[in-house]
Amino acid sequence: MTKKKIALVAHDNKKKELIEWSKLHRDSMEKFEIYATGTTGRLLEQELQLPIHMLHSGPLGGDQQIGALISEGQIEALVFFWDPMEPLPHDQDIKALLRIATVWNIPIACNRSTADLLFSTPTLLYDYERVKPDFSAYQSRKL
Ligand SMILES: O=C(CO)COP(=O)(O)O
Repeated sequence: MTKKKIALVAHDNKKKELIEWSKLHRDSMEKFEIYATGTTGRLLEQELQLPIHMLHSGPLGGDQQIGALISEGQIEALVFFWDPMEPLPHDQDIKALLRIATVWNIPIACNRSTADLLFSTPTLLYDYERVKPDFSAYQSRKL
């Protein structure tokens, strides 16, 4: 069975929290193919001892790479512990990632309690079939 793909991302002030959370959910983690932005991915690989597809670091385009994978239908869920207390140089990319994940209707967990809910049932792993968004009205708009 091919593994579903998930993306994990955390800003610097949130990395410790993501690592702690992912260690608690390591059993679930290993059932997925994991994608992560550069620094998050390196830390996760060290701590979980699981293979991680590492993309660029966020400020160098990693958020956009994940956004592209989401728009290609490749990513099943996004766990993104973003930092609500500090502006970052790539704020536009962060917003774009959250936007594209919303557009494509994938589950997005931006804090620990939502991430816990997302991983507390086997639904995401086995029988979860998300509704594919209907873009027909957008695609047929008159210009
Ligand atoms: O900045 C990020 C997401 O916006 C995360 O990037 P890193 O995982 O490389 O720190």
